[in-house]
Amino acid sequence: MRQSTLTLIRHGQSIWNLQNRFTGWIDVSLSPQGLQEARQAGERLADQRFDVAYASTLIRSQETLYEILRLNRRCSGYRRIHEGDSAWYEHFKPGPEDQDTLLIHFAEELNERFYGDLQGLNKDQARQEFGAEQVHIWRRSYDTPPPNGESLAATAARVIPFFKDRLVPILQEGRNLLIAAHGNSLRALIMHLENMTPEQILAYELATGVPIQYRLDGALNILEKKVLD
Ligand SMILES: O=C(O)[C@@H](CO)OP(=O)(O)O
Repeated sequence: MRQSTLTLIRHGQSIWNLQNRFTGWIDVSLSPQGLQEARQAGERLADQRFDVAYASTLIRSQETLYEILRLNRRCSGYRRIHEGDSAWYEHFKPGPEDQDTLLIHFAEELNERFYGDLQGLNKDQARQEFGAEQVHIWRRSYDTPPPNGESLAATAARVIPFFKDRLVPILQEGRNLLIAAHGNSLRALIMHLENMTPEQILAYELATGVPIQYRLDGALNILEKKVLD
């Protein structure tokens, strides 16, 4: 059976991470530190070969992916799938060796958990307004959604089917997949991959801009996991 690698990265620090605000689907860019984190990740991954790359539709994940691919030495060409008029990928320079084109997809299914009415609120102010316990339940319970938003269970209900339908076939072909996404959408994915319980995944905090790399067999069993910090 063909082996593959799956590399996951939470976007670098965003401006609203820095300001400690609930972000969800608000389209906020990386902070200067976040850009630096993305570049460091790019340096760590510079000699690795990726065949397919995914980001969410949110700019902070795309900026992170952009920095990683810009620094990668193993691809000769990049093509965004379903592209509109974006000049997003045109800055890439051809690498010296490989002839294959890296395919880039943006997928809404990988977006951050939709935080509903909390989006834009400062997390400390939310604790003052609603109480620390309530805010903790909204942030880290599995199936209690924030007001008008998605729980982690609801996020998993879109991330995991997308992974099974669209991403598993890529991995089973032995292709190496890179995904730049978000704290909670990646939690949902990691819970599925590592067969974790909701309690285990809720205790799992992902650092911004740190790649997690799995080597998988054709049945998607994990042969090796590395955190590239
Ligand atoms: O604000 C958000 O969208 C997320 C990730 O930054 O926050 P939390 O860690 O509270 O789920």
